Amino acid sequence: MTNFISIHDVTDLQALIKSGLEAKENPFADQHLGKNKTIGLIFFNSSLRTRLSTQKAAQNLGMNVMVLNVGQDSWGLELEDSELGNPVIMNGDKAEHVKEAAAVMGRYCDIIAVRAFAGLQDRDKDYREQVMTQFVKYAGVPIVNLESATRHPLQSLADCITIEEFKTKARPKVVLTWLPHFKPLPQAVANSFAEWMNHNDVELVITHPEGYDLAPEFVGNAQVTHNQNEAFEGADFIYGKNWSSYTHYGQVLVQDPSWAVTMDKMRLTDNGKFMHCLPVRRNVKVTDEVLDSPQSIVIDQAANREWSAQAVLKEILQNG
Ligand SMILES: NCCC[C@H](NC(=O)CCC(=O)O)C(=O)O
Ligand SMILES: NC(=O)OP(=O)(O)O
Repeated sequence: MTNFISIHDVTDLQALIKSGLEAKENPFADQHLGKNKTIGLIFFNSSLRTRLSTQKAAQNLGMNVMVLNVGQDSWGLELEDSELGNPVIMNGDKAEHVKEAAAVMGRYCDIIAVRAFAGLQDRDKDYREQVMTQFVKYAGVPIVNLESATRHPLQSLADCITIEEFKTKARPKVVLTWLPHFKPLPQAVANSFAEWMNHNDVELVITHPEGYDLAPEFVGNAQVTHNQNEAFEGADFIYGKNWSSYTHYGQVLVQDPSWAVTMDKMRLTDNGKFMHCLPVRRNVKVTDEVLDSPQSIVIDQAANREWSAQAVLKEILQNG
């Protein structure tokens, strides 16, 4: 593995899950791998779990860690390249071009990890993954995705690790359900979860109101239904997430509170576990009763972010 942008950078998913579980058992076994190496964690957006778990994972591997919040600690970055006959004229609020910024950071760092959410204004622009693409192009060192416009692969790997730990059947039924929210959120977590589950040995069902279909390349072979109760029947894992519309791009089409996860709905499952990447808004997306019940595994899931990051950084470091 050189870059970690999506599942397409993973050669053996089961081996990567196993590596995460091994890191959890023995966190400091590979301290030598990162000795005298530096990772830069670059954030265009807020974070709690991703920032802390990736820093911890890098330190477990012996690495030095630097964190930069773009636009707050540093200059605002221009991301558009000049084209022949159409130069980018930087006379706005962005003082530095990614071409210099990424190249300079690449001189200080052995690995660069980047978070840059979807703007949700222009679908083509978001789905072109401009920020990740520009960092890969200009940094000259391996790039790790800390949640981009369309994907959150470190989250999805932690989700795979969590399902591996909690599953009671060889091929569990996993339901990705849309949850209500008043604000438009990216499709990245849902896209990525669906993409990884399509590569995992599970039965994947996606349920959402009309108008919330994810892009077909992420849905893959999943069964899709607008009937949430039917989807929940016999489920082993309920993975909740809100996303804004992909087809009516970035819009909140409905906020129907009846899509929130309640204990009544969890009773339709086969003693299913509730998962969410966090942060989660209590009693908007899911009730207190569910989150505070033994069926909720959101804290174990978040804890596994450390081991997913460690498995990925280890593989990149081993690659030299
Ligand atoms: N990294 C985990 C999720 C990050 C982001 N959630 C948020 O922005 C929630 C914000 C709020 O609830 O106001 C998302 O959906 O992609
Ligand atoms: N799940 C997740 O990525 O959390 P943060 O946004 O807090 O990093």
